[in-house]
Formats: sequence, structure tokens, C-alpha cells
Amino acid sequence: MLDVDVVVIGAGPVGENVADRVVQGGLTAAIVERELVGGECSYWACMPTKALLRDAAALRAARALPAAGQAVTGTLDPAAVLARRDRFTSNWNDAGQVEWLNQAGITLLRGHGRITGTRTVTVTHADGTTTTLQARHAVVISTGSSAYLPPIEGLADAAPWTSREAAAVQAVPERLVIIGGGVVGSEMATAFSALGSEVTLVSQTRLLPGVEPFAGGYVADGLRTAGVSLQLDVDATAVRRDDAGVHVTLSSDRTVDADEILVATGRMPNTKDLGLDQVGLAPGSWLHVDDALGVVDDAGNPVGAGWLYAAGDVNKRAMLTHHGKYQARALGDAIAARARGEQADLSPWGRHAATADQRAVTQVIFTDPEIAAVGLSAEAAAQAGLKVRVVDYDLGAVSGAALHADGYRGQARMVVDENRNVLLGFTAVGPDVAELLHAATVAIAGEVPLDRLWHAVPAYPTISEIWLRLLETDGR
Ligand SMILES: Cc1cc2nc3c(=O)[nH]c(=O)nc-3n(C[C@H](O)[C@H](O)[C@H](O)COP(=O)(O)OP(=O)(O)OC[C@H]3O[C@@H](n4cnc5c(N)ncnc54)[C@H](O)[C@@H]3O)c2cc1C
Ligand SMILES: NC(=O)c1ccc[n+]([C@@H]2O[C@H](COP(=O)([O-])OP(=O)(O)OC[C@H]3O[C@@H](n4cnc5c(N)ncnc54)[C@H](O)[C@@H]3O)[C@@H](O)[C@H]2O)c1
Repeated sequence: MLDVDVVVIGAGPVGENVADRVVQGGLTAAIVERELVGGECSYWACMPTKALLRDAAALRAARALPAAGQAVTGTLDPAAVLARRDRFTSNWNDAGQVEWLNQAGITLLRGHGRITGTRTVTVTHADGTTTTLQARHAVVISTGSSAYLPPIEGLADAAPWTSREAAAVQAVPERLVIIGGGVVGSEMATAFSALGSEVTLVSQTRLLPGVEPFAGGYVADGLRTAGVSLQLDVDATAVRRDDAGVHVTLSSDRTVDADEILVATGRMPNTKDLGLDQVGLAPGSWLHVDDALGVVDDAGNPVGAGWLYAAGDVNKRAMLTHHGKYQARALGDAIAARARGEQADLSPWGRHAATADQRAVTQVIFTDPEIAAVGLSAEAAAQAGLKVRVVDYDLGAVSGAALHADGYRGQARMVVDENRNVLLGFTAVGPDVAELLHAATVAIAGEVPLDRLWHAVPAYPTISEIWLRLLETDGR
């Protein structure tokens, strides 16, 4: 039995940050990891997928300028792209992250963690032996999520790729069919078409249903221009694999033939074998949390009398690394504060509240063109019953954008709260819009009145002048 102040199950980006903050707060922490320290993001998600996309983005940027474009005469070398991706995953070796845990003073236990009692976690190591951890203050679940495989006839037997196999690809397939038109599907269609695959993307809905429709429309245009066959508002009804490859039957009665099939239809929580039944919850369910990130049951009652918390993908608040780490900072500090006998500050935008998860979720989608979005879309604001006005502007008409790339195409939208005259949402789509996002995030988190935003003068000639144009369009 090992006594420790806080036990964290799952050493992804979120678990690592919770453990770090509680140690910085003067407590001891043990972290349990069954695979690689660093989690999905480091080895099979954010880092490798962005590495797969980056060379093609740089090439496109050069080709959008006459002289630079002329200087680029070759094509993308997939082997070099994969080699750079391998560097970004440290060849799927977590020694560097283990070293970081050591220097941060966090105890690592390798193995599968399960809740086995009140503030008790039992770790089963690879050799079958077990270690029991007893937490004095808290147990934090940060076990993340895995790819969801929909019940499509024949799919499970067709050796489908999930995002893991796509991110860790060793040989680029000649033909790839992707099921799912969300973030993973759209980014991987962008990456694999640039790497030379003939890509077909099948989506039940329009592309990228989670963002403003105009933004998804630009990405759909970009993918079609890149040669991707988009089958939108169509279901995949059956899948079969034989010696010639994989064959996907669509509800439109078409069949798509390919060498590999990537399933990108969302995520499920890593809670199936976690001992949730010990605390009265159903194994395999998402973990609902209150504002303090404490686990609650379906009726909203605290589970585990204040010792059980969940952060990151597993609580489904905002399945993004940066939001999970934001939760981790708030939660780690709150656990340490309570251990000192202090009250946590859970007021909106308070030190220990993860308010941005509700009001200012940020995301960049690394497609061609990119999408940068924060806060509410027009549709989400309407659904929330908010009185808003929507202001749009053509990004291509901004001098900085025209200078950035010939034929620059894009659009930006701000969603403004009519009652308070503050920004509730911002979305931009266009080449290299990612770095525009933080200005909008600051405006939303700071609840900066538009009248004051007028005094934030964007430099000329940058793409940030979109702010001036949006405010002028709004009547300034
Ligand atoms: C293809 C893809 C691309 C993505 N790209 C981005 C991006 O560009 N930007 C972004 O912000 N987000 C991105 N995401 C989302 C991002 O990967 C997740 O939000 C992030 O990894 C969540 O972190 P986490 O720590 O909650 O979970 P994870 O990273 O999933 O880590 C959980 C850890 O817990 C371990 N674990 C699980 N159960 C147990 C157990 N019982 N015992 C011990 N250990 C256990 C797992 O092995 C894992 O290491 C992407 C996701 C995918 C699928
Ligand atoms: N750049 C980034 O920040 C980034 C990149 C990749 C992933 N992520 C995160 O990872 C998470 C998972 O991404 P994802 O793309 O898997 O999920 P998603 O929820 O974004 O998209 C899943 C898509 O699959 C569709 N779908 C569901 N069931 C289907 C079925 N049976 N047949 C066909 N389509 C079906 C859904 O309608 C949806 O469009 C997201 O939360 C995302 O935010 C982030």
C-alpha cells in the first residue's frame, strides 16, 4: 500500500498537468499510466497529425506567391514527412516525458488503474502484480477517450484504421476512404490527399457540423480542389474487405473501393474497466462533473463525497488538449487549496473555475484552409436563446490577407451579444488564420465591450485588420 495525497489515473496531457499543479501546491502525487506517458495527444493525435499536415501547408503557402512558387519545383516527399512525424512522437518512446515527471517530483506507476474503494486505486502492472494506492485528498480520473467504431455491417471485420493508425501510418495508401466528416476526418483527408492518396470522405452530415456552416463550406471547397471525393449527407451502410481492398456501400447506392478505411466518427470514454461500479456509476459512461470538476451522478449529486474528480476528454466538456490542461490547472490548484484549508474560488472566471469551457472554447482545425473558432457560433447562440447580431466580412478583402497570398479566400464572423455589446463568438476560415484566434479569445474572456475593442488598433498591413473591418461593418 502506498499512501499519497493525490492519485491521478491516466498520464495524458491532462493527468500530467493535474499532478504537476498539486505537487507545486505542496502535495504529493502518484500518476498511473497503462501505455505511454504523454497520452493520445503526444503519440497518436495532436502532434503526429499536425506533423503530417505541416509540410503540405508550407508548400501551399509558397505556391500562393508567384516567385516563391516558381522556386518550389519538386513535390512533397512522403518519407520525409513521416520521418519528421516520427521525431515529433519521439518514435513512440516516452523516456523524455518520464524524465519530466521525475524532475517534477511526481511518482509514476506503470499499469492499469482501477478504483477499488474510497480514495483507493489498485494498479495492475504488466507482469500481473498489483500496487494499491491510498489517496489522502483526491483521486482524479484523466483517462481520456478512444475512437468510437459505429455498428456498420462488416466494419469491425474489415481491419479499419482509427485515428491511431492514421497518425502512425508507415506507408501512405494509394486509396483511402474516410467515414466521418468531423475534425479528424477533415484533417486526415487534407493530410492524406497531400501525401498522394486518392481520398473519398463519407459524411452523414455536412462537413464539420460543429463549426459555422460557412467555414465548413470553405473546407469542402478546399478538399474538392485537392481532388478529394466528398460524399456528404450520405451513410456508409456496409463494409467488406477482400484481396482487392475494402469496399464501402453507401446509402446513395454507390460503392467506394479503397485500400484502407479510416473511421473518424467521434470518441468514447476510457471508463469501461475503471472500477466505476465501485462508486455507483455505469462502466463505460462519460463522467459528468460539476463546476469544481467533481464527478456527479445523473441527478447531479456528488459521487465519492468530494474526493473523486474527472478532467480532460473523459468529462466531455471540451475534448481538446488545451482545454483539458486548463481544467487540470484549475483542478490541481483547487485540490491543493482545499488541502491547505482554503476555499476554492469557483465563481465565474474565478481562479479555480474552468469557465472558458462553457464560454470560450477555442479550436483550430488544420485543414486547407484553416478554421479558427472561439465561443459560440450563431446557431449555438440562437439555441441558447441569446439575442445576438452576426457580423461577417470577406477576409480576402483585407489588405494584409491580399498581401499574404495571391487569391486569398476566406471569411470571418463575429457573434455579438446585443444586450451587453460584447463578443460571444468568432470564427475565421482562410489560409493561416490560426494565429488570429487569440485576439478573439482575449476579447471574449475579458468581456471587452466593442466600444473599447475599437481602440485596439490592428497593425497595417496584417490580416488582423479583419477586426477593424468587422467593427466598421458593425457600424463604427
Ligand atoms: C486524431 C486526433 C487529433 C487531435 N488533434 C488535436 C489538436 O490538434 N489539438 C487539440 O487541442 N486536441 C486535439 N485532439 C484531442 C486531444 O488528443 C485530446 O483532447 C487530448 O489527448 C485529451 O487529453 P487527456 O489527457 O484527457 O486524454 P489522453 O490523451 O487520451 O490520455 C489519457 C491517458 O490515460 C491512460 N489511461 C486510460 N485508462 C487508464 C487506466 N485505467 N489506467 C492507466 N492509464 C489509463 C491512457 O493510456 C492515456 O495515456 C486530437 C484528437 C485526435 C483523435
Ligand atoms: N485540430 C483539433 O483541435 C482536433 C483535431 C482532431 C480531433 N480533435 C478532437 O477530437 C475529437 C474527435 O474528433 P472526431 O472527428 O472523431 O469527432 P467529431 O465529433 O468531430 O466528428 C465525428 C463525425 O462523425 C460523424 N458520425 C458519427 N457517427 C457516424 C456514422 N455512423 N457514420 C458516419 N458518420 C458518423 C458525426 O456526424 C461527426 O460529423 C473532437 O472532439 C475534436 O475536437 C481536435
